Amino acid sequence: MSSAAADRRRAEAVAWLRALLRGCGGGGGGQPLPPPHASEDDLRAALADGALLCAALRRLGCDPAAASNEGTGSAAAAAAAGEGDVGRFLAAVERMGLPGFSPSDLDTGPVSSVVTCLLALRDQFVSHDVGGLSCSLPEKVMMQSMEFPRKENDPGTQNSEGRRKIPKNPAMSEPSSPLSQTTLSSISRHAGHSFHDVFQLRQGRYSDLPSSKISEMMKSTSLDNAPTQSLLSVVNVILDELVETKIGEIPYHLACLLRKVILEIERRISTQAEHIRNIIPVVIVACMQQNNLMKAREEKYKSRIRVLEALASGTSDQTHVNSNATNGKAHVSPDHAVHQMKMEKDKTEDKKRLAEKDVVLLVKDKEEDVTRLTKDKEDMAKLLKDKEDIIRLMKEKEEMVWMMREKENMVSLNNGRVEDKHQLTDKDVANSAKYRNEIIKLMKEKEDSNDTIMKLNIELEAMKSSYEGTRILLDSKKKEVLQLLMDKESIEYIVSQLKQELAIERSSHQTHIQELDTRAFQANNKLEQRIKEMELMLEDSKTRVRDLEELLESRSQTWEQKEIRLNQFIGLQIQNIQDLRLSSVSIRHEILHCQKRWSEEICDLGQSLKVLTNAAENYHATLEENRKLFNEVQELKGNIRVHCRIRPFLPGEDQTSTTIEYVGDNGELILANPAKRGKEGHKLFKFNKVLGPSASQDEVFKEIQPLIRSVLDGYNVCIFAYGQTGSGKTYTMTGPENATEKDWGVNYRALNDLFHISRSRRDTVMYKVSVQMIEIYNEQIHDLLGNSGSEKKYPFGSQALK
Ligand SMILES: Nc1ncnc2c1ncn2[C@@H]1O[C@H](COP(=O)(O)OP(=O)(O)OP(=O)(O)O)[C@@H](O)[C@H]1O
Repeated sequence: MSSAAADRRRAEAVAWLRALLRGCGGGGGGQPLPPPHASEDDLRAALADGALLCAALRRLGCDPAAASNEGTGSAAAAAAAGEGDVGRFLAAVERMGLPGFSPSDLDTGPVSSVVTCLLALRDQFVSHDVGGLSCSLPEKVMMQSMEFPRKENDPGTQNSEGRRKIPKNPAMSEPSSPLSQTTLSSISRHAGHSFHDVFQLRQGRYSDLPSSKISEMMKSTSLDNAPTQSLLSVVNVILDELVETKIGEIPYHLACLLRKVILEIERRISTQAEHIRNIIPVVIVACMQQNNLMKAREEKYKSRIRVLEALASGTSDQTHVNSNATNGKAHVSPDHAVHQMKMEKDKTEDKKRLAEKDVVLLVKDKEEDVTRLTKDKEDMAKLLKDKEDIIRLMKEKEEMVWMMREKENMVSLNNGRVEDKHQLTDKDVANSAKYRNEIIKLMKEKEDSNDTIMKLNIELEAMKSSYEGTRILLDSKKKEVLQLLMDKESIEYIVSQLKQELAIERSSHQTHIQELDTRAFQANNKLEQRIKEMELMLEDSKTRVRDLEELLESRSQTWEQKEIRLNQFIGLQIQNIQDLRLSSVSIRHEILHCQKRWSEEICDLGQSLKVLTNAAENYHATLEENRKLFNEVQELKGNIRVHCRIRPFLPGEDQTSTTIEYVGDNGELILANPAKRGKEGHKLFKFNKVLGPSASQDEVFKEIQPLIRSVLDGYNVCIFAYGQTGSGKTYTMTGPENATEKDWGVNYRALNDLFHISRSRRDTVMYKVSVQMIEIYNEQIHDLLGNSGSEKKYPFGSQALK
């Protein structure tokens, strides 16, 4: 047997036990009932002491203690099973011929044997509770011998062990059990066919039936199993016969039959009332269980939705991770990235399959819920129909009682008339009194029935109110179911959206995987190419390594040679150092010798310096004398000297029209005058020096340069140029425009000499140089550097030419 089937059977047994014992406060002794969804351990714990088992037997009308003492076999079984409630229960079960179990099964053994025992007990008692009558165990055992007509191939009447199984009582079964009132009514209908055939289809009168036949019918089970409608019809027909025949007496067997039928009807009404009374708490329990079931379903749906949301977020995260992995693939090798993506794809597909399974489970759960709700609705509709049947029966009974009263009145009237018209015999009188007593008894019974009917009416009102409550509860449940259906639709919508997202995600994943495959293929190609390149590079590297090894070998040989040379060099250097040390010692000696010699020379130099000092002391005197002699030479040359400079022809001048005929080295100049002849035509001039057109600026300055020294010796010197316009005065004194050092005129050269000599004499003489520039024009002297106009005219105030 699968674990699911075992769980279902255990749940059936627990539900039956709970429904059976709930009315008497659990186990009757305060023992807690097993929870609705009890596990094996829960069931063992609840049944371990056997109190609940014995309470169940007592609830079913069987006293376990009495049962265990009834026979030696049972007592022996109880002794074998052990003392206590468990032993008593097992003995009672064995006496009933039901499968038992070992007491150790309630400790650690398999609980399936206990469940089988409970279900067999339930089937045993439910099978004899047809009609809802809770009879005692002896009655039930007696009823065991009665066999209802059954179809041999009816699958609902066979259990797994091949034993004939009788349909369950709805009061004892689960709310959603397939066994319901339909089965009950069908059995009643089926069982009542013989009675119906006898009492409805016969053409004759009941009064014509022999008493032996009626007694046989009453003894049989046909009356018990006949439909209520048939019984009522029987009563009506008998009463009609009595009225129609206007007989003064009711045959005894008919009266017995009437009584029996009325008793049967009353029994059925009380049975129905009891059944309804029993079924209401079961319906409430069923509603509560349904409510719990709905809540559990709702929680389940919510958890499934959470799982789906988690899956959806997981998928988006996965996508994010995939994209990150794709973005970061530059850092991962392509093979590794492809492998990782395949693993992620497998994971995503697994999650998708799980989500689809969840969706299928949700849909299945929803269908089961809908099926259960439909069954519950059908059960409720049947209960309502039963209620209506009961009301109708009660109305019919009332009518029947009323009719019976009418008939009795009519019978009494007939009897009175017969008494007046005929002279009755004593036997008739005695019979009449007997029948009257019977009728009075029947009337009393009828009144009792009326009281019972009143009570039933009150109970029916109470049941109506409880039905109203149940109906309201059912309406609320219906609303909850509608809400659940709406939730289910929203969940289906979410699931469809998730499916769409999954499809989109799947397509994007497939695209991504294709891209990755393409990239992987490209990467593989690149890698292969790269591997080939690397192999070539490796070959090159090996070749280079070989070359390098050879080079290293040669280098090492070279270095060894160099090392040898270096060692030789170092040896030489050490030798040189030793030589140098010797040299330094000799050089030191030599330096000492030089120092000695230098000191001697310095002593000699001191002697010479003294001589030189004496000579220097005479130097100034000699210099003064030299200056004096120099200036005397200058004076001898003449304080006033006149030099003549002949400028060359300018461009555009006629070079043939020169008047210069002779230039002498001693300052002679002969000019020709073409206008005059003879001696007059030639004129001789005498200067200190005549400089020709080819004379340079330096040659001109050389003639006057000694005068500059005289200025620094304290003599007054004046140098000026004289000549007609354009004769070259400015050129000679200043030089041409933008002149180079070569073309400098007398002024520049004289000042240059002046500062040069003054610098050479700065150790002995400090000179102060000042400049004054004047213009003599139209016999007016103007100071060209003066600021005020008054100082421009000679004499220039306090300053005088030095
Ligand atoms: N020795 C020389 N060699 C070449 N060119 C010269 C020489 N002397 C004068 N000249 C040129 O002759 C022209 C007249 O000279 P410069 O201006 O010096 O005459 P000047 O006597 O100063 O005239 P002024 O009295 O009108 O100022 C100038 O163009 C000058 O360059």
